Formats: sequence, C-alpha cells, structure tokens
Amino acid sequence: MNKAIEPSELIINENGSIFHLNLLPEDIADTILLVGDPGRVDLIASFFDKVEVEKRNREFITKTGTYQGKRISVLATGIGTDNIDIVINELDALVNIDLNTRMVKEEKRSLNFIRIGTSGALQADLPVHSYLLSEKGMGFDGLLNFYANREEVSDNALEAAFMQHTQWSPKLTAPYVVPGSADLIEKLKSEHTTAGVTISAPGFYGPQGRMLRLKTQDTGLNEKITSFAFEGQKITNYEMECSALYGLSAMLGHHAATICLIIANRLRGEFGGDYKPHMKQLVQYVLDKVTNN
Ligand SMILES: O=P(O)(O)O[C@H]1O[C@H](CO)[C@@H](O)[C@H]1O
Ligand SMILES: O=c1cc[nH]c(=O)[nH]1
Repeated sequence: MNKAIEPSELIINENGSIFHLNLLPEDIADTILLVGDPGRVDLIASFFDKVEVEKRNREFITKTGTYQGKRISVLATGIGTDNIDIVINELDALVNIDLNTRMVKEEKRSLNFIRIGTSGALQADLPVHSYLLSEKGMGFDGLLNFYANREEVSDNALEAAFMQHTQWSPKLTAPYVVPGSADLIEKLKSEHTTAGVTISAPGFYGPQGRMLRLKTQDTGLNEKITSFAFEGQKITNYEMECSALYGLSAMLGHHAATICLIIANRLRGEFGGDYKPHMKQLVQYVLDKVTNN
C-alpha cells in the first residue's frame, strides 16, 4: 500500500527543496546533462540561449535553460557512484514523489540523463580525445548490490563471464553490468563515437589499476580486462559514475546514456594534455544531437 514516506527517509529542506540538490520540482527539465566536474556546468550553460534556474549546494550545481528553444538542465554530480545514488534518487523524487504529501505518485515521469564525462581508455586503438559512448556500464563500486532485484536490469551472463575470466577476488564487491538506454545511445551515435562497455571504479588510483606508491591486489587485472570479450563486446574505458547511473535509471524507469572524452590511454601510457577545448567540442556535439531529433 502507498503510504507517506517518513521525514528521515525523504528529507525536504525548509524552502521545500530536496535535501542535497536544493532543487524544487519545477527547477528541472526532462533532459538533464550530468557532469562530474562542477566547472563543466558553466561551460555547458554558456551554450544556452538563456539560463532560468541557478541553484547549488555542496558540489551539486544545477543550471536550467534553453538551447535552441529546448529546455535542458545541467547538473554537477561531483565524483563517484555514491554521489550518483544521491543525484538520481533525488531527481526521481522531484518528479515521481509528491513532496507535500510524501506519497509516490500514481503516474510516473521518465527523465533523460546524459552524462558527459572524461575517461581513460583500456584498448590501445582508442585515441586520446576520441568520444566513447557507453553501451553498458560495469560497476566495480557495488552500489547497485544494495538494491533488491537488481538482477532484473543486469546483464547477468556478461557479469558471470567477466568474473570467471578475471578470477575475480572474493575480497572485492561483485561487479554489476547494466545497459544504457538504447534510444539515447542511438541518438548520440555517429562516425565520431566508439561504443563499448565502460567500467565505473570506486577510485581513480588502485581501483583503476594505477600504482603510484601502493601496489594493487591484482597487478594483472587491467590486462585481463583489456583481453576480455563476450559476444563481441569489449571493455573500453574506466570512469567513475556510469554504472550507477545506468543501474538506478533502469530500476526507476528513466533513460540514461554516458558519453566520455578519452583524456588518457592507459595501454599506451598517454595523457592528452589540456582537454578543455576538446570537451567544449563534445558539449557542442551532444547539444546538437539532443536537439536535432
Ligand atoms: O570528468 P568527470 O565527469 O568528473 O569524469 C571522470 O573524471 C573524474 C576523475 O578524474 C571522475 O568523476 C570520472 O568519472
Ligand atoms: O583515467 C581516467 C581518466 C578520467 N577519469 C577516470 O576516472 N579515469
């Protein structure tokens, strides 16, 4: 039975906004661009015809405006899937829970989330500054394992094959794999994008196999990831948010896609230097794809 959600579970600020994001239901558009870096919000908003909403709390900065007449929001999530848990649950609450009665609405609304991020390539032939479109997100972070029935949105066969191929350590949380929205991915696809499976790691260093002064528990893991193939799919890149975005969106009935600028190639040991001009081009690419259809 639908009953009111307790104030401790759904925290609403005195001004009626949702706890972390400091947003009201009317502040967000149906299409929301998600970025890790708060500085990228200004870059994206600089393309807008006008900005009508500017709100922030902690690292969560939101701007809503129009681009070629289409209402779009951009929101900085900060780094990591723990922040994605906050962002997606709170954005969903804004549209699918009545914040006054605290009741889940009968009729649900679906949002379109497009993450525009940066990423490190795990295949030697992926050039720095190319665009990587994530067909599936693979979480090393464990977030989705906390939710019931997450298997229903997961690619369980790919997960099992991956754990066997890598001899996955029982000390690590079980990896989960969730496809992105086929429609959104199709919309963003072109000869400028490469499609692949993206790993979201719960850290930039050890969890992505980087060794500065500390060794990782399996120093051969990245080689096993690079050589893994399942039904023609390969793992292409590391970043830190896609898996939870895909998982929570699928479970809540939203659409999600992730497109990243490759800024480093881990196989070649290359970093591409100042990536900001390339990010600007990627933002233009995404905005045009989102509005041209
Ligand atoms: O450029 P953003 O969107 O932050 O994405 C990537 O960059 C950060 C790490 O440097 C992580 O958030 C990772 O996912
Ligand atoms: O290698 C990289 C580059 C960007 N972001 C990541 O998480 N990893």
